[in-house]
Amino acid sequence: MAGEICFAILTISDTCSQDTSKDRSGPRLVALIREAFQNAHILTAILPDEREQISDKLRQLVAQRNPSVSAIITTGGTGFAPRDVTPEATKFLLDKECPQLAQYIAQASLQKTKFAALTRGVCGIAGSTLILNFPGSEKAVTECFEVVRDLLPHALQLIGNELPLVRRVHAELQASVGNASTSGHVCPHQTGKGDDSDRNSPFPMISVVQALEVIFQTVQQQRAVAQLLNDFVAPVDIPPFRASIKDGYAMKSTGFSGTKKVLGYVSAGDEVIVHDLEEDECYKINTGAPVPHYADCIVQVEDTKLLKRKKTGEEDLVEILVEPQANLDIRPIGTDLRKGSKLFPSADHSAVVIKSILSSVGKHLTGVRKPKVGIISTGSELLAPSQPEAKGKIYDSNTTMLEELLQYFGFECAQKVVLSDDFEIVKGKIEELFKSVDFIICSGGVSMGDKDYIKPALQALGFTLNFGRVNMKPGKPMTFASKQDHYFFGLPGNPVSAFVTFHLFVLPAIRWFAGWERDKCELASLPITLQNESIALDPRPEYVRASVTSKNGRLYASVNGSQMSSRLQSIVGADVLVHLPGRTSDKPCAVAGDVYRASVLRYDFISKYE
Ligand SMILES: Nc1nc2c(c(=O)[nH]1)N[C@H]1C(S)=C(S)[C@@H](COP(=O)(O)OP(=O)(O)OC[C@H]3O[C@@H](n4cnc5c(N)ncnc54)[C@H](O)[C@@H]3O)O[C@H]1N2
Ligand code: MOO
Ligand SMILES: [Mg+2]
Repeated sequence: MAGEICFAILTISDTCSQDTSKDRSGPRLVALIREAFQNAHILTAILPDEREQISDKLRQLVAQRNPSVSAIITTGGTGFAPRDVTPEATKFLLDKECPQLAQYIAQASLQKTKFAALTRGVCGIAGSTLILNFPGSEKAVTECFEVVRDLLPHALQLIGNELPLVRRVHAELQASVGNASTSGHVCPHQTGKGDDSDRNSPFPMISVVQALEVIFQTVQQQRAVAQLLNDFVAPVDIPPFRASIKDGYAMKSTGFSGTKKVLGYVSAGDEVIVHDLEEDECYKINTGAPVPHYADCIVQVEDTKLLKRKKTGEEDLVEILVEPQANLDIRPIGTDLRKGSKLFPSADHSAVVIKSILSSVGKHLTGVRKPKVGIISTGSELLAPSQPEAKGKIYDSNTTMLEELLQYFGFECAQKVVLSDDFEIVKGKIEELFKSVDFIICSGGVSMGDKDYIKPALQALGFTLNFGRVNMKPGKPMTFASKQDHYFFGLPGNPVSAFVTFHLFVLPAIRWFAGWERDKCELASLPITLQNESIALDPRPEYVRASVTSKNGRLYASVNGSQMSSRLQSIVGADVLVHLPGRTSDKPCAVAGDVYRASVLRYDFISKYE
């Protein structure tokens, strides 16, 4: 730990302190810091919105030694609500306020949302610790961290006056941003001209978080589903009549137990009987059937005894064994859903939920346009699965995989095409396909080879190449381009790279376009304990495929077999993508017992229970 830079993340929220699983912004900050400062030591804590407790914790962190805490980032409690007291608890401790920094964060946030005007976070220095107050949402902490990320190394240098440490922080930051130009640091991902004089890729290597941010800012959301659903009100009551909850007998509660005459039978689907009935009369009734107008009580069949049948076989007399109670086992009109009330009191993106709720009131969904998606697979080596083997050729797995993935997540492939590695063919097909689709998911041809024509073809078509490299394994040459409302995903051709980048980038983009809430677009993720004895870490953050075992309420991940990006076998039995951090000199291996975040790949993501 000696020499490691130490951060503390404090989540401040009454809700999260009662149920720590609700904390999304704390774990997000940890992930962001891990990505930016790969060997940072990170402390975390969750506190309620209690001024004293927050101040005490801050004071304790500022005073801590071995390791001493270089920066504390708080998330939450910066708003206008009565219990929002984080800035007050922080100010109290500061030796120096840093209002410019707070203002800089606020300005950047205001460009994203006017609601940033409603946060009051402060920044300052206590002892030799920098303290930053961020708002409480996962989105806000992501945005705020992006703003301060490049300033942090220098700020910490100035505060701590610890040059060797800061130099290392700086170097790490540069390595993960992939920008070698500012510090003389030679980064393995350095950019170049990509031509004969400098054969390094001209595309800066951005982080996964940055790439996602670019995607969300570029892809225009169609109508937000949450808003659309919010406008639906129930056109009918459910139930539309007083309905029986039990199979039994409908009667007046003013009568007593004892013998009653059965006047007739009421089944689901019958109209309401409006004739009056006497206190010693009843109707036999089924669950879901309309209760006769003058009855106000159902006695279930188990609490009765049949005394006599008519010659025709129908029931004639029945003994009621319990005292009838008013309203017993009757569902009044509108119990389940009141006419005029909101059909969707909260947003829900499940097609199952949306379609079932709408059909329960005789409606279906209109006003939503599904994204139109085309798939292109490039490679002169590709054979369709139906073709016979041929020399130098391989079977195309990406087309099928991408189409199936789209379907698995509820989207459709409008058109698919396999192209040989030919600049004109690739360029022509992209142009043609974009006449009828919003998205193209392409695989292959995005790296450094002579036949990797995707980036030049997009440039020739006037597309903006929003990014062309991402610091991840697999998926490094991942490319995203856009032109007005057309979006192009250039996934690396290696099948596993295509698989991983689809889940991490394409799916969130398509969901966002389709109107999903930002937080729901990415795959669900959870902390998971590694079971493998030891896995050598790659310099790039790695997304390894793993199967999940549940043991005593805890989830364990096993990474099976080679994780090479060409080896599609690694998706067999893969329940999750475990996010392994990039290798550092302090942490060269991931070992059993380490806890990492994992993205859930499937609904049925637990393979084994022990
Ligand atoms: N000099 C460099 N070479 C490579 C780099 C680099 O940075 N510098 N990056 C490597 C990485 S990482 C990846 S990932 C791949 C990405 O390659 P491309 O996107 O250019 O894809 P291709 O060259 O077309 O194909 C790569 C590989 O994948 C196979 N493939 C392609 N499509 C399919 C398909 N539909 N089904 C099955 N297999 C497919 C293809 O045959 C190749 O073996 O580049 C590295 N190189
Ligand atoms: O990044 Mo590539 O996708 O390793 O194989
Ligand atoms: Mg290539």
